[in-house]
Amino acid sequence: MSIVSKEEVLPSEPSLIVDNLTKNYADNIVLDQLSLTVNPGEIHGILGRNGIGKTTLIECVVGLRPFNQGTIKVGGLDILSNRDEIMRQVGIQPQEANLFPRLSIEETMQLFSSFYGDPLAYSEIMNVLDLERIKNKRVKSLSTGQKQRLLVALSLIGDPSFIILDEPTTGIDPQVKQLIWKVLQKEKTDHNAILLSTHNMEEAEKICDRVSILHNKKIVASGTPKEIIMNNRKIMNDTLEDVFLHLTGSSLRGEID
Ligand SMILES: Nc1ncnc2c1ncn2[C@@H]1O[C@H](COP(=O)(O)OP(=O)(O)OP(=O)(O)O)[C@@H](O)[C@H]1O
Repeated sequence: MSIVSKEEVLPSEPSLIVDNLTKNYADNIVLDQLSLTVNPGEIHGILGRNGIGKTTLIECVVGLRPFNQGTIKVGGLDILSNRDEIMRQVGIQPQEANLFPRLSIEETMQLFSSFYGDPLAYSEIMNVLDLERIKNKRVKSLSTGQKQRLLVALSLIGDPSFIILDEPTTGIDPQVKQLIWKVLQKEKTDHNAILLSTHNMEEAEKICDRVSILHNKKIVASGTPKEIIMNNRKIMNDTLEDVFLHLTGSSLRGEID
């Protein structure tokens, strides 16, 4: 995050390389020979229907899930042999279940700061995400938008060069959504990379530089939102959502869960 100015060193390695990844849960193959690259200064969206494997992919990327085949490199380091070092560079949005309901926003920020050797000044992150004025509010009494802002704030505490967010704008109003987008775009201009799982097509079109659509265990389309639309549209005016429906099935019958 650019709140604290860093020496301007532009990274040359891709922030993430997933190569030929296969992941099974028992005999259920969820990801099959999947490859994906995310570069510094890029917001990369992962789109897919419920239960298709987006969270599984994220969990493999940060070493929380073993996988069956393939390699995953973060900042040039293999996740299997460098997890601790990688986790110092990665900011992952915590699950809501990992928060303590009785702690205030400020206490939660303090707690998560203590996990890092050289965290950012959390009061500045709270300011940017408009949390400072409600810093004494307990987690258990936060609205959805306040909680989402806190989860994004927590992902930034360690001054990560690679940020991973799982549906950060689900269920929030347009004002909060715009604020979170602004923060993410600022991260991007600081040459940080963002992997963003989302169901929000507007989000994918507006803030993602590239998007990968996950379906039937594979990435079925990848590129800029414009490229994906151009390469997969059926009629001239098709939007990303229309193309997503063409590629992943438009009926509930095909739903995964
Ligand atoms: N621990 C687990 N054990 C067995 N199967 C699992 C496990 N976790 C996930 N799955 C299965 O793997 C598939 C992918 O789940 P995953 O949570 O990765 O999907 P998702 O795309 O993140 O879904 P959503 O959009 O609903 O959050 C689903 O069929 C799910 O039931």
